Amino acid sequence: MTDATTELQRLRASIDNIDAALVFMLAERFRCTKQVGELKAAHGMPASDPGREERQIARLRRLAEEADLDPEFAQKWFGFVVAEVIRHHRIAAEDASD
Ligand SMILES: O=C(O)C(=O)C[C@]1(C(=O)O)C=C[C@@H](O)C=C1
Repeated sequence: MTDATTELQRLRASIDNIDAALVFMLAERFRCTKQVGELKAAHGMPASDPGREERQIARLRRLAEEADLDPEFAQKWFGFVVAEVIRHHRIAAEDASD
């Protein structure tokens, strides 16, 4: 095996671990937002909270800059996840009103 192939394998082993950690962290986040959705549905609270999103985006952009991660990417990632959370919250609200 060439040095490059060995190095690629080593890096991919780290990528595999990081991807697994991301999946577990996302699963935990959705477990938590499921409870938020149920709480909001039970109390007639709106699915989305634009003020909270705005504050979280500002915070995440700051953290991304500190971590040398593109803040635009951090914001896109957050927007993508929150859109799915809101979709789940709306379904929870519909189910609660049935
Ligand atoms: O904090 C809330 O109120 C949530 O519903 C969670 C969450 C999020 O996933 O971060 C999702 C939707 C809201 O617009 C804001 C934040």
